[in-house]
Amino acid sequence: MLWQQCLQQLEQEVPDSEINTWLRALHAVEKRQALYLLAPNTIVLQQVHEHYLPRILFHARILTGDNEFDVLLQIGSSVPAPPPVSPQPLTNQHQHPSPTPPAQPYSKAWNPTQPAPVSERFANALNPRMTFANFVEGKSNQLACAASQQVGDHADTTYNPLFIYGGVGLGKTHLMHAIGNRILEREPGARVIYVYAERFVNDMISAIRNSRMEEFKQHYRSLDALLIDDIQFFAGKDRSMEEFFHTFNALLEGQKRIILASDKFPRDLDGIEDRLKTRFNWGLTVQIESPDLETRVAILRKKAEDAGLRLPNDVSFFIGKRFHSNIRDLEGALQRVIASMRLKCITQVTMDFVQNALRDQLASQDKMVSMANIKKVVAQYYNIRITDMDAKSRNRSVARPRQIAMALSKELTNHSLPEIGDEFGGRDHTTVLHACRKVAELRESDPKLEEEFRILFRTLTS
Ligand SMILES: Nc1ncnc2c1ncn2[C@@H]1O[C@H](COP(=O)(O)OP(=O)(O)OP(=O)(O)O)[C@@H](O)[C@H]1O
Repeated sequence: MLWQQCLQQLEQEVPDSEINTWLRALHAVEKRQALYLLAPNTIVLQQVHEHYLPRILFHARILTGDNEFDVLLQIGSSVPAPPPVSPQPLTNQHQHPSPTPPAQPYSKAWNPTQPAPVSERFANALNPRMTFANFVEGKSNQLACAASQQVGDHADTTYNPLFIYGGVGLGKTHLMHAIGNRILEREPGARVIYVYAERFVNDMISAIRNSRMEEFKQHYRSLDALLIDDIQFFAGKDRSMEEFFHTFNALLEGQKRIILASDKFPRDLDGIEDRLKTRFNWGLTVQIESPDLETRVAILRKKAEDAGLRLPNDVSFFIGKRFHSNIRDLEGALQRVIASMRLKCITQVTMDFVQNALRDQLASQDKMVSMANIKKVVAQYYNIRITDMDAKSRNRSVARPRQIAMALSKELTNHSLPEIGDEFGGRDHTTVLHACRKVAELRESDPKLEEEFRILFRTLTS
């Protein structure tokens, strides 16, 4: 568990007596991109806040590889479901610790008799760091990015709702925040809410329980823009879907903007009412796909630059190649490299250093994407024998899958062209190069092959 791993790291930095007195007194709950640390009383809370929180946050981010990861410190013995207000993130306080933490945020988060303003109660905050300016465009997200900019830049509701879907860690949330931030830039007074579907459901349950349903309805139905993430979470929650349906209609009728994100195409969302799925498709539905190597490298370079680091070409291609399944993992790898550089006071990054810093992650990746596995998966998919991958036959039914397997090996492993050639029946490196070029060309011109390639890519990387 994350907290246990954090403690193990802290044990190397903090005396045992302090660990036992202050840190082991905390109860930890990991929930969505955050670690909740629950202190039994204000003394423990203040001690942890003043002396250990920055280190905890540092380790939590390194361990999760997520530099957005938050550590939330509160008094209590369990995370309330739902909390009456958003717990106070301590990220900023970590950067600027005050000598005595204000008591207010902690008691406020746990005291339902002191309701916060409505906007605080029913919302997740927009993240000002997720903007269009730091969203790197590539083939895989071009349409989603263009549509999001259009929605953020214009008050008209041509694309309403905008529905963004795609796999884990590919940038859906980033685009939603970017839209919200852009709307607020243009219309500073606009009422824009970003919320996880789960939060919407929990807040609604809480509103029902506290006889605040009218306030809840009024709040959502009077927004200028509503952004709901992880819409798949509504599945099977009939009462919430009903309420959302009415909110949705009210906003649409009022020409207010609705932006939704999900892991699936609307039609494929199980457990969601048909009338909602139909409405999701009324505006524009855009997909974010897994980024190709060039986009991964561009994202990596941008993130490194933002962190004040210049990555040599071989290093950025190396990391981009090895962390291919999603951008969160890619970011995590970069964070780890940066953290190792800081720890070792290194300013120039080299391949050796990166390989060493990412040793554990690379080892687990190697198990997943080996050339042997690529050959096996591709052969199974096209219903040919694995030995056909090495054979001399030029028959199209085996030659094409072989070329695809070679192209995937080039894309997903760090083997050189001659090494790939060797693995595929001792072929010359020029044959591999030709295969990669041919597959790239076909992916552009033949949608069926493009789809097959993507399915194989996903199978091998998820
Ligand atoms: N094109 C991009 N350019 C820069 N950063 C990106 C890009 N795409 C994603 N990221 C970053 O990758 C991380 C994961 O992205 P995000 O949280 O938006 O993914 P998601 O699709 O919403 O995933 P999930 O379904 O798990 O919520 C974030 O830190 C985000 O800023």
